[in-house]
Amino acid sequence: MAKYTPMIEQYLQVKEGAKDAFLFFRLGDFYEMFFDDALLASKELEITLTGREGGGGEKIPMCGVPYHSAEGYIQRLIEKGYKVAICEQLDDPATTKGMVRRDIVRVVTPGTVMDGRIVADKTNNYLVCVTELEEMAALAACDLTTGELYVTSSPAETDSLRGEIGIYEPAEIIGDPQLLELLKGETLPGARPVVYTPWEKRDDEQARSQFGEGAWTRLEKERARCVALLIAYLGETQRRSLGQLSQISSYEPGHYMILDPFTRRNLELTETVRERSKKGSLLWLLDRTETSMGARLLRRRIDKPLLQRSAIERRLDAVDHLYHQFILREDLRLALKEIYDLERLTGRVAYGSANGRDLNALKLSLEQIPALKELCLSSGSATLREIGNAIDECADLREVIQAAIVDDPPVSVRDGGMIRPGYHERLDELRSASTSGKQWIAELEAQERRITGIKSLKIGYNKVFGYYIEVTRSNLGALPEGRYERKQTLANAERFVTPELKEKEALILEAQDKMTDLEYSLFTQLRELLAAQIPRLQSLAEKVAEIDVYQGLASVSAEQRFVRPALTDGFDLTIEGGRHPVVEAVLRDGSFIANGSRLTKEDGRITLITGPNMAGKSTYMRQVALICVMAQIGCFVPADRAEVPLIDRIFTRIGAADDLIGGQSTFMVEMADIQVMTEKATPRSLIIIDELGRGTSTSEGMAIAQAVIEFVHHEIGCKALVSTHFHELAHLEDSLDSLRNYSMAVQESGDKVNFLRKLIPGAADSSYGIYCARLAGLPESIIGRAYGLLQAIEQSAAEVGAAAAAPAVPGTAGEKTSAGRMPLSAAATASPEPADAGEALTVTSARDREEVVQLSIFGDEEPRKGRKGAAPPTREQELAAEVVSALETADLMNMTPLQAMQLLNDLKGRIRSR
Ligand SMILES: Nc1ncnc2c1ncn2[C@@H]1O[C@H](COP(=O)(O)OP(=O)(O)OP(=O)(O)O)[C@@H](O)[C@H]1O
Repeated sequence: MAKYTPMIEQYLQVKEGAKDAFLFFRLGDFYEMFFDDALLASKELEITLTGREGGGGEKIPMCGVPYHSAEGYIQRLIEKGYKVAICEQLDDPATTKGMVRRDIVRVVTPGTVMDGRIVADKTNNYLVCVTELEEMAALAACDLTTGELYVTSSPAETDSLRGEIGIYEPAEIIGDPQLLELLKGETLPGARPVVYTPWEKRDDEQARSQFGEGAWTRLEKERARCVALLIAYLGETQRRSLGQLSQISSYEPGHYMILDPFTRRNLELTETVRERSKKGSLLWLLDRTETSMGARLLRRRIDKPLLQRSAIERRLDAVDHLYHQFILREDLRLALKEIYDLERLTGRVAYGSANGRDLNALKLSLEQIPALKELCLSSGSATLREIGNAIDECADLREVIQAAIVDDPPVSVRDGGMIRPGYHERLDELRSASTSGKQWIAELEAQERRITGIKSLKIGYNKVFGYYIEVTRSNLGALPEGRYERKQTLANAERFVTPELKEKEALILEAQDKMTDLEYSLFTQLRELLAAQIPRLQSLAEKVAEIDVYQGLASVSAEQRFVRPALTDGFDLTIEGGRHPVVEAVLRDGSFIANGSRLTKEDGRITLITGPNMAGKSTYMRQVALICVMAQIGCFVPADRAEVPLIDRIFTRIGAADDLIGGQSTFMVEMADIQVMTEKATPRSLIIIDELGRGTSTSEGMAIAQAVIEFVHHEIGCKALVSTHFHELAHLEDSLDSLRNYSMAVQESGDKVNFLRKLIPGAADSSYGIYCARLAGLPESIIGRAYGLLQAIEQSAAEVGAAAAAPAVPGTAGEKTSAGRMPLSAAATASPEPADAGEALTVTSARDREEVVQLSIFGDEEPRKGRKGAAPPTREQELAAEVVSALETADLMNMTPLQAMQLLNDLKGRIRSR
């Protein structure tokens, strides 16, 4: 066994308590790391690795960071998903004989950082704890920086747990080891890496005293267990009081619209699918908040749309009012602009890390509250009045800060200069002693100049030698003997002290020390006084955030011409002139084409949308879902008119999110999503499936698509929007009462296809896939080859179709082979060069397609076939068949050359007369 030095032994002992973290071990002005920590940290932080004799024979790897710049290094490690345990010296080395005691004062983990540089202003930083008790899974989510703590539970199953975790996008998940193992296997949405910490220790007593007996006993036992684990973890890592955690918000998952993680992603509620950025998401569009707490509340609301009509109406009332009151909105915005992040300031006050500037920010924020309250009270909106009435201005807190803290305090709380004159008598005395001491020194300087006649003589101060009299070398001769004691020699000058200067210096410095100590203690007293009022400040912060959300939603609603949705408890969803809020806003030029939606018992609750690629199907389906989400968070919606029933859950199966899932095929993901949907959807749900069944062979895909649509129709009975490339599925309208065919209109002009983005009744029959490939810039050689192949495929399908008309999928016309496919548009199959570019435009609306024969723009082909049944052979094909059969039956061996000539001439004649 290696025998280490006492210091390294101490290090090893402390490290035992922080095995999964880097141990920042304080040695003087540095935090040092040793052994494996040093090896890894030197790589991760790109700092020099050195070695140190530690008594074990070989040098111990070591690296370190200066304590005053440690925050930056800690931040980097946390962002990489590590934990950092801070080990401080507990005794003053100057006054301690032997080795100072050291211990961990805090463990910084990704879910418990308090540093404002690490956590973004407008997002929460959640630590989530998950546990399982008697078949019930519980989840507690806590943001230490704001003091929020939410807890919920539901019958244990990974899917819904994963969904609930997804809402919080935690930085760290702790809890039951088995559950964590299960979750690790699942891909959780969220841009950041998640740190998992198995954790089973609980602290019921601490939790009880943290939240009070009443709140504690009201919690269901599985939730209480979960919170007790969380509190134990926080106790172990933070090692200080957590006054900001004053309330538990316990909720039922069923009280909110359920949006699984992929639906959230697909609908791009808070970030875009591709770039994973806020820009381009619904949150980005709706966020016109002025405060960070407002921004965070808005995000929470988007994550959890309500299911209770009265609560939604309450929100809509405020938005409605502000929507129509521009001036009031502006006044509110002006007041809100001046309010700092009360939640995080309060968090820092409770945590003991707030400085003088934080308290001033709190004071300045509180100064805005009376005006904000007054605006709410006089607003005429019942909701805003209710909030106004409930606002506690916290004027007493504002006054104490005002009385205590100077207007521009320094960052440090240890060096004095924070407390206002007149706040504390003893401090004022010390200050005047110090000031008069300095005055005395100034007088002494003048007096010494007089006595010695040295004009350049000056009295200065430095930390090592204290006060001194400085005389330049050339003037030394003028200095009287005896009284001056030499202290320091410089190149050009000498420094001296006198007994009276030393005496006064002791007094001045003592006063200064006392002053800074007293200032610090007065400051901490004030901070503790405020910490005792945390619940008041938190409740105020909540109200400010809520007002901010309303003004923001009202502003964006007015600007984007949204309307108040009419919420109903019924089934029918009716939207007139609906728009996709984000696509519309991004287009900016007013070119977005509005589309209505009717998903009603009478007019059909399933809309089956066919139409070419790029026609706007996905945009349309997302727009309907977004309108429902917006209505249920209490926002106006992008439409001319909208009657929205309460939707309990939205399922989306939209291709774009496939890339999120590693290791699973697109088809398996689609099927897994559909499985969840079949199990969980209720008649009050909204289902959105984009390109159903596309991940497998055509015939199987079509068969599954039909079976799923039938299931949704017969078994679930909810509203659904389904888009498909299988135009053949349009026949379902005949057998399913509640299904209606729609398509996205396109206009063909020359060799161009114009997407009209208009939803029209009836099915489409063209895909324009190759056309879109050309738009995307694929090489012409590929495009040409694709058109050629398509033509061949369609021809052979047409021949097979003509020979046998029995459908491969019951009730689905036309498909014969698994690889085969119904003829696509002749427009797409023929040469892309138009025969007559000036030909009249044709709107390929759907229903009328059966009556109106669509004009082909690509030459003199036969008109396209209707969607039902296989195409009969073309004239060309008939002719070819005749020629082939004439050649086959001709008896060449018994023909004269003239007869053979005659036959050939005959065949040529037939071809000419075609
Ligand atoms: N109503 C609309 N008005 C204006 N532009 C629109 C409209 N709907 C969609 N678009 C634009 O058309 C493009 C294609 O839309 P979308 O992705 O919805 O088509 P799609 O039919 O789902 O295509 P695909 O089948 O290839 O996925 C989008 O980039 C969008 O900006």
